[in-house]
Amino acid sequence: LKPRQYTTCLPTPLLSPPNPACPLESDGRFWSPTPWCPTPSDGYESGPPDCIFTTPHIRNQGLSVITFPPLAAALVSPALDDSLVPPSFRRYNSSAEKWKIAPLSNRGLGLVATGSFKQHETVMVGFPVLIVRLEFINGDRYSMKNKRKMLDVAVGNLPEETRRQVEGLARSNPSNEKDWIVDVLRTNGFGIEIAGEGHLALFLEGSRVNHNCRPNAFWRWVPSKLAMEVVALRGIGKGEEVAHSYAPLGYTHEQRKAVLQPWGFQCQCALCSAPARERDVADARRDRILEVYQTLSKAADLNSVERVDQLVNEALVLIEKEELQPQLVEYYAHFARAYIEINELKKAREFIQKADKMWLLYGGEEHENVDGMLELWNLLKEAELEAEDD
Ligand SMILES: C[S@@+](CC[C@H](N)C(=O)[O-])C[C@H]1O[C@@H](n2cnc3c(N)ncnc32)[C@H](O)[C@@H]1O
Repeated sequence: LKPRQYTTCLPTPLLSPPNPACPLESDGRFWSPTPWCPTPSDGYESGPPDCIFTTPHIRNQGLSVITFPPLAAALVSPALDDSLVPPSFRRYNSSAEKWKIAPLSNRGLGLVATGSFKQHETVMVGFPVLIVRLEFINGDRYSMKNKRKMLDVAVGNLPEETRRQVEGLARSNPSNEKDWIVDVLRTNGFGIEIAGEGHLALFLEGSRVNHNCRPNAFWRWVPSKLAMEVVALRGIGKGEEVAHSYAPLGYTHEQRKAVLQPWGFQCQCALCSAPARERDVADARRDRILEVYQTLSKAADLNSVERVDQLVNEALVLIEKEELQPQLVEYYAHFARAYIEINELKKAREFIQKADKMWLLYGGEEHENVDGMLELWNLLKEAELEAEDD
């Protein structure tokens, strides 16, 4: 690997609008040691190199990032400014935390509530210690050997205690398994976006949260704080395990098995361990929810307010029974579109308002679907104007 000290400004094609600041001149003092930018194997012309950036003290644990320089520059402020992070996002009082990481039967360590949580209460806030551009891992700009070397440097730059904890996430002894860190990232990394580019983020405690096909929690990414929140989906009692779903919600047993396969474990959650008859009931409901969704996509063909009402109510009941509430984000918007199609604009408006609320709850204040919601409001506005003209 040829190190390349990266000191000149790059074009910033990945940021929109382009970041006017020269990436390393503006944040060179922030990263330590000096960022290291090995030349990709297929030559520098094909775009900026991925560089290793480390800030060893941030959030008391340090952070290493492997990404393009403009994207690292985009992280520096405000996300990585500790003084701009509100108290609720600082781990300033660990005795206030109502959780612990504890061993569980069949699934290693996991997150356990040591107090009770109300529905939608934040259970845990976590900050990443390693962020790696997804295409750096999955693409072939760098050979496997060079990827390994760069990841080793990124982890090696972290403070000793953090490094030890990252190594503790490995399934086998890191000294015997050369690709351990790639495996840790693939099995524990959370997908996040930085300026629209996919990255994998590794959290020390967040990585211990197990999967459940009928989860009692979900996770929410807060880009401006560079934080992950684990939020209670329903009330959670003291002593209960807190788990979220690694798979998209609403899948049937077989679909979940296929999606979970890359994680390399057999799901032991209550739903997967339930008698086949019980699982079949859940599968049938999940299939039916999807069927209703598809039928509502052609609401104009139904041409009946009663029929649309019936289908909407049926889906709502099934979603509740299957505890798939986060799916309402999408379903409320879908119901609104169906009502617009059949000119039931009052009902459409109610569902758009509900979808807006759901996005804030499940996607957070900084959710990415602002444009999607705006489009829906505009669709309604057009329909309302047309209705006035008639
Ligand atoms: C992201 S880690 C979660 C923390 C892990 N239990 C530990 O001890 O570090 C994912 C791993 O946890 C285990 N796991 C998570 N959810 C599980 C489940 N529902 N059933 C069985 N194993 C599970 C699997 O070994 C999986 O590869």
